[in-house]
Amino acid sequence: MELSEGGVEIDVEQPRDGTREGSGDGVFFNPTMELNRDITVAVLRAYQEREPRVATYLDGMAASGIRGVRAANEGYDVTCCDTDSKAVALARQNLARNDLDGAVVERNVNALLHEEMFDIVDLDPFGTPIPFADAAFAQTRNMVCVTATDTAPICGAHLNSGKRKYSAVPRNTDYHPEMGLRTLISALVRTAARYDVAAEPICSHVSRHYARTYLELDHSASRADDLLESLGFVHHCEDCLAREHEFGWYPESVPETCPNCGSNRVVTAGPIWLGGVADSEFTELVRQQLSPELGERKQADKLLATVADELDTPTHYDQHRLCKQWGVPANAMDEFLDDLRAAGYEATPAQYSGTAFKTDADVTEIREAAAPDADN
Ligand SMILES: C[S@@+](CC[C@H](N)C(=O)[O-])C[C@H]1O[C@@H](n2cnc3c(N)ncnc32)[C@H](O)[C@@H]1O
Ligand SMILES: [Zn+2]
Repeated sequence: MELSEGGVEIDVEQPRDGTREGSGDGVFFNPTMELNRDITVAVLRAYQEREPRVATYLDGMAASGIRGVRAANEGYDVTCCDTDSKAVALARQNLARNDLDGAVVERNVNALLHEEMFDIVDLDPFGTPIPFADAAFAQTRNMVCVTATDTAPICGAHLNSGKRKYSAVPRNTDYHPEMGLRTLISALVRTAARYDVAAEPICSHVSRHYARTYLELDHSASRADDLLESLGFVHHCEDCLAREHEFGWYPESVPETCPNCGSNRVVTAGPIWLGGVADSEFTELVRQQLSPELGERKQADKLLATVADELDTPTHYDQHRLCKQWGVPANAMDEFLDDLRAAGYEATPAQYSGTAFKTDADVTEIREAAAPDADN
């Protein structure tokens, strides 16, 4: 079937939704990833404005070629790569359908990357991107864009798989989507550092089905060393939801009991990325690139506005979860955040859900400043 997305015409086979990726016959196409692809186009535009010399873009796992076609439509010099001969034929057809030039190769992206360098490399695999990360960081000049759809391993729900794939211990907490994103970024930053490359996240977002991050590269060993200092550990109390973090390669001060409530149900996650997941200024530039032909423009704008404003704390809280914990009915988020600010704390919504927020207050301070009355 034919469809149009972001101003290009694309032939796809039977679309599959986010829950069926990796299964079924035919070349993969997921219509619900349009938001992800619209943001990619806006990032490519914003990045080219900032770095006018970037030209080459590798769509490393092309499937129908939709990302590559859309990047070519933005003036990038595109290569689409896929191991599946049917995908390669479809990607070629889709470039031609839009009168766009571009190379299409039937290769393992790791093999291709061992032969050629690109300015921007986009990894959009089924599941974990880790098997492709080494080649990407070794062979990319400016930016690596990464999607991970293995949300259960990265957030700690499938702990052993998370440990194996990401060389970290992710923990399943009430902020699990952020845990997933920070586990992913940690592994990517460490992988890039192996090549003396600093890979700094300049924009990131998550959904129920994936985490997506854009890492700008600086080919400097000392900058890579600097970035590694943003790795560390979170100690999380499963009873009162208090959490602390510490920077470093290994945890030095693991609490045996929770300093807040005395519970012995404290878990430690790490090494995860404790730094910012986005550069606010760049994310605002990306927002400005959300033009009317992008079908998910409104949702993308809302999401990126939240990402740009979000406080750089390593974990977020969920207002409903806290109110449940305290045995009080939840009030409106705006009112809750205003109460925190009135008490002198910083507080912002967070991208992870409609009830997610970030603050520099701890759980006790949040309760004192903002817990609604029980008879609200
Ligand atoms: C999730 S789909 C890509 C979706 C596409 N980027 C989009 O936005 O619609 C993953 C694709 O990766 C391809 N693939 C799997 N292993 C690969 C490898 N080692 N090198 C290149 N492509 C690979 C699969 O054939 C499949 O077409
Ligand atoms: Zn506790």
